[in-house]
Order: sequence, then C-alpha cells, then structure tokens
Amino acid sequence: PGLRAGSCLPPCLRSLLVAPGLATMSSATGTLTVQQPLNYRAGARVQPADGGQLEEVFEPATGRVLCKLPCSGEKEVDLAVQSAKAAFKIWSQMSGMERCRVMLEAARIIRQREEIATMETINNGKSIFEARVDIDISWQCLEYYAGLAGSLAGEHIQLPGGSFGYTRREPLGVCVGIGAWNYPFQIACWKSGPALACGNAMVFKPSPFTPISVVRLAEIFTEAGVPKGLFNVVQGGAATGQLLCQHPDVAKISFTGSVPTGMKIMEMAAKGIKPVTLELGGKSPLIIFSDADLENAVKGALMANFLTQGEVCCNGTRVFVERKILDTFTKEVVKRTQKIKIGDPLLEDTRMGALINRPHLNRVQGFIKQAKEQGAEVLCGGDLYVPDDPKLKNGYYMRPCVLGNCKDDMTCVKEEIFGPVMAILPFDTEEEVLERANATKFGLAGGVFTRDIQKAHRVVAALKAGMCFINNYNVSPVELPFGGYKSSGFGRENGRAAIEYYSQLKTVCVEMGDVESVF
Ligand SMILES: NC(=O)c1ccc[n+]([C@@H]2O[C@H](COP(=O)([O-])OP(=O)(O)OC[C@H]3O[C@@H](n4cnc5c(N)ncnc54)[C@H](O)[C@@H]3O)[C@@H](O)[C@H]2O)c1
Ligand SMILES: C[N+](C)(C)CCCC=O
Repeated sequence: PGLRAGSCLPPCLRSLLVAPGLATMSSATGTLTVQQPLNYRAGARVQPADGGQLEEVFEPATGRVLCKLPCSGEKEVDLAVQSAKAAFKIWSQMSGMERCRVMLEAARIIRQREEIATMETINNGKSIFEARVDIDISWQCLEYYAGLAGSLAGEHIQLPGGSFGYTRREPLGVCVGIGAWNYPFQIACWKSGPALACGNAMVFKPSPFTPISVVRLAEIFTEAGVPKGLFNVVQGGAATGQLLCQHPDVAKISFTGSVPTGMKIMEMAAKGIKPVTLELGGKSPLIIFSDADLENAVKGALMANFLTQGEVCCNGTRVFVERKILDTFTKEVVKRTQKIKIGDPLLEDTRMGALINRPHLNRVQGFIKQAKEQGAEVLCGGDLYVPDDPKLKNGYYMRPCVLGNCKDDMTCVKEEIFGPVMAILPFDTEEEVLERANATKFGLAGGVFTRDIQKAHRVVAALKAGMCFINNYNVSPVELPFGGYKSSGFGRENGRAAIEYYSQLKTVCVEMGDVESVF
C-alpha cells in the first residue's frame, strides 16, 4: 500500500538510494545481540554514571532477551542535561541556514542506513515493510524542519513617529523528549526535528521496551555535525522520566504515551511552569457511508486498524458503517483481514509481526475475552498465533480480530485496546453517527469515507478530533500537523505548527524619538 507518496519504494528501487560500501546490519530474527552502551551523552555512547535497576529488553518476534538495560538515575540525567546545556550555547547561536545544512546531512545519512529499519523491526516486532516506511517518514521529518530552519523569523511592526517594534523567534533551551514504544525512531525524529530547527538542545528518553534505535539517531546527529551534546539519550522507565521532567534546567517537555502518564507529566510540568506537548492515546471513529467506494473503504478500515499490530495511537478502531452496506462491508473486511500474513517480521512478505511484549499481548487478549462476555461476536481472529518456524514459537503473535454485534457502551468500544482489534458498529443517519463518534473522552483522530464531498467536509468539521482523514486513513505526510483534542492531548507535531511549541517569541520595542516621561 502507498502509505506515503514516494516512501514505499520496492527493495530494488530503494537500493538505489543506498550509497555503496555503507555498513548495513545483517541480523536475522533471533540473532541480534546488543553489546554497546545505550546511553548517549556529549557526542558518544556511554555507560550511565549511576546505572541502577536493570530492565530486560525483548525481541518480540522470538521472546528472546536482547539486552539488560541499566536505567539512568539522578546523576546520569543531570550529566545529560548539562551536556545539552553546553551544546545549546553553540547551536542556538548558529544561523537557521547553518542548522539547516546539518539537519539535511542527518536526513541524508538516515536515508542511507537500511539497518535502522532492521533494528526497529527486531526491537518493536513490526514488519520490516512498515519499519522502512517509518524510517522514511523520519528522515522526511528532519528534511522538512531543516527547510523551515532557514526561514524562521519574527516580524517588523511600525509605530508612530518612526519608532518600531520587532519580534524574534527564540529557542526555549534544553527540551526533553519522552517516547512510546510503537514508533521509537519516528517519535524521536518528530520531536528532535522541530526542536533542533528552532535552536534547542534535547535529552530524549525512549520507552524501556524499545531503547535501541534512538541511540543510532544520536550517533547520526553527531556524524552530521551537531555540537557534541546537542542530542542525548538517557534510558529507563517512569523513574528516569520523572527525573527529567523535574530537572530545573529543562525548559520544555514533549511527551508521547498514554493518557494516565500524560496527566502525571503535566502535573510535573506545572510545578516548574514548563510548556508541554502531550501526544496521548485515542479511540478514534471511522465513518463509512453507503455511497463510499467500497474497495477504498475496506482498504481504509484495514489501514486504520492493523498497522504495527494495531498498536497505533490514531487508529480508527470504532468503525461505524451505514446499515445499508453493513453486511457487504463486513464480509469484505473479514475476508481481507484473514488474508493478512502474520509471522517473522523481517520477512519481506510479512504484514503483521509480533506485539510488543507478553503482558501487552495478554492485555489485548483480555479485552477480546471481555468483548465476548459483553455480547460482541468475534467475526475473525483474536486468538493467539503460533508460527511454524520453531524460533518464533515464544513470540507475541495473535491473529487480527474483527468484532461484530458491538454496542457503544461495551469496553472494547470505549477503551483504547492498542492491539489488532476492530469494532464494527452500524448506524442509520449522519446526525446519529456524529453524536456517537464524538461521545468519547478521546479526540486524537477520525475519518470518513463517502463520495459526497459536501458531506465529507461537513462530517470532519463536526468531528471533535485533531487529525481527520477523508477517503483514506493513517497516512502521515510530515507537512501536516498532528495532535489531539480533549484527553488525547495538546500541542502539535509535524507541519509548521510544531514550531510554535519549540520556540518562544520575544518582542523588542524601539524608540526613535525622545522619551516622553510622565514624571
Ligand atoms: N498521540 C500520539 O502521537 C501517540 C503516539 C504513540 C503512542 N501514543 C500512546 O502511547 C500509549 C502507548 O505507549 P506506552 O505504553 O509507552 O505509554 P506510557 O505512558 O506507558 O509510556 C510512555 C513513556 O513515558 C514514560 N513514563 C512512564 N511513566 C512516566 C512518569 N511517571 N514520568 C515520566 N515518564 C514516564 C515511559 O517510560 C515511556 O517512555 C498509548 O496510549 C498510545 O495511544 C500516542
Ligand atoms: C504514522 N502513524 C501511522 C500516523 C502513526 C503516528 C503515531 C501514532 O502512534
């Protein structure tokens, strides 16, 4: 599928983009071992100064332990922040065009490194096909913000008597990025792209489930020429994240993760009067009208539910289908879902890999069990999948699931499952479906399929969601702002809009005459 125009080149064409002689990672599923340190500070991989608790990092495809991750404590977090502070002094004084050149170089290097997608697949469990798309979106993001870096500017405002004012768009300082495990490398690029373009430094903490690929990003930034210490990586879970959020020298926090953690982040940020970007969860509606192109609507519903094993924040998991086409649509969706190739995520033809870990797989299974108890009908999938390949037998696989006979008050329709589970809900009128689509605490995304252009725009205007799709779903052009309404968060990533969240405006008032004193 064309997830992003030009981003899904077949392997034969993609190889044309890879400079000959560059190192590629040859690891197959079940063979990678991680030996190098996963913290990055002052331009180099380092062992954390105070590495305390060890977290096991798994390969979801096999259930193997990839490494034991030392979690960074107070000392390491402080060293990373101090390293970023020092680099900020240099980077923030460079012109936008100078920053642009370095960021373009980073984008160019990422584009050549096929091994990043391999790493992402091994650590996250998503198919290599998808991981490549994620990495394409990542370098495109850096390219896009490199382009904006050179044109960041304030305005000039004329005042009476020849006096005037002007505004300067200035960086914030050391920004903290905290990421979720579903798009490890991409989330780091969505945060560091606008942050660095605006002249900030960053300390990034990936999820402890997926600590590996972000360190490659740090190395690439250094190779591209950022000052040493501009982009640092600390590792760990909630405790490390808290240390970052509470650090007095941190100017901003950009968080991607669940709603409950988002609330805690906002509380910590409030105590330090720090601006926050919150990219949180969702339970988004996808509305299929009977006049839609059925083939596209079916493809759209699959795209809205089954990318990355359904572990996608903006997934359209509540699929509202106009009753007239319910049976035809459902039959076709079930048929296509059953054909999704599950298995070794590094194989070229796999389209669904393994879920992130055993507890999460069990949680998703729990939602399906509860759905059945509440009266939903499993139309396909939902059970565990055991691949034939013996090395995959301890991996975290399940068959993608379509639920019928769903009601709005069922848990599977109300709560974010974050797995490959689609709920189909019939509707009769536009007014009714909009009311039901908006009856949720979330507001991340929404979509509509119809051939009626007026209806399409009317419906998305009425949806209370930050990212809406007409006649497609889950495409991700970096030029478009992305972010939520309501409990799904605030602030935006991607597009020009993100610049607002990584910079501050200084106003300068210039007197060209004499001071008129009132004293
Ligand atoms: N809106 C978006 O752009 C977006 C994108 C991806 C994922 N998500 C959401 O993320 C969730 C899944 O990701 P997850 O399970 O990693 O979420 P999570 O909230 O459990 O963890 C996210 C990150 O926060 C850290 N963390 C946890 N507790 C913390 C604390 N008290 N202080 C500071 N940091 C803390 C974690 O270590 C991790 O790095 C889903 O709800 C999904 O919808 C949202
Ligand atoms: C790239 N997607 C598919 C739009 C996902 C964005 C991040 C959400 O989890």
